[in-house]
Amino acid sequence: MGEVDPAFFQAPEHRPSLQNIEAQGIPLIDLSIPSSPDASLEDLVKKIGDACRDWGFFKAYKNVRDWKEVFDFAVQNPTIVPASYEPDDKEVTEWYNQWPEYPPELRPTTFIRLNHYPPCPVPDLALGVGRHKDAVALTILAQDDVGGLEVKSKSDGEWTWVTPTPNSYIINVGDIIQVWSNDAYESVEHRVKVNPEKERFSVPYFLNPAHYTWVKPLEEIANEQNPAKYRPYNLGKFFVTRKRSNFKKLDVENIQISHLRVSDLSDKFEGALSINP
Ligand SMILES: O=C(O)CCC(=O)C(=O)O
Ligand SMILES: [Fe+2]
Repeated sequence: MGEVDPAFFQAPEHRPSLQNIEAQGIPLIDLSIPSSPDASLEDLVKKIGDACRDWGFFKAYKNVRDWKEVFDFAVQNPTIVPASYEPDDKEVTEWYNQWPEYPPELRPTTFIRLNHYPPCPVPDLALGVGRHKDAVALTILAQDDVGGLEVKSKSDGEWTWVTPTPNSYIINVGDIIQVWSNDAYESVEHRVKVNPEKERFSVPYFLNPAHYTWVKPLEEIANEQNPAKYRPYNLGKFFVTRKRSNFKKLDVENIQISHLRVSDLSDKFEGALSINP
């Protein structure tokens, strides 16, 4: 292992502690659908709802054979996304991808990433992935037994270590569910620590609706008592705007859902995303 380029060092306030504070509270939920009685299914739904509200994360356990239903890949037509961020440009481009058969609404822009974290001699200075929120609907993460994922606890703001559990996946709420639920479920910040001796592999699977979807708080959730906290945004244009990533020249951070809050809508982003459907 050679010298580490200081460009990889985190700013002092974002450097990780070498101690792992374990996230005792992150629930491990058995997702095997109870065949009967119905009440058990309600119980399962409640457990998932509570975990999404309290942590934005949970570990999903399922009998190994059953995971086939979740990761049943089928190679189909390419993913269609807008060719540019210009609101009036209707041209689209094709990304080749793989997606699950179920649920069909989430097929078009769902994608997978393969992460490899080599051993790193400065685990107190560098991170494998810096703090971020997932800009997707939902993430299902497979990981080996090395560990590295830390989640920012909603209760005390501490970075908490997610111990790998065999035969389970980590599921987390992304930005789109935060908007759909009008903030009932938050997309929570997370990051990845590196290990000085061991390499690590992880495979996040990002579920998304189609690029032409206008994302906004669901009608059955937002109402007069709970007014919509976000303006509708076009998902494809949002992604392409983020990828373009040149908001630096406007001296603002890259676009985030927080910029689409009704109270915090910046003119710069309004133009870029064509907020009104
Ligand atoms: O590798 C991990 O544990 C998480 C990776 C991650 O957060 C991401 O790729 O968005
Ligand atoms: Fe992530």
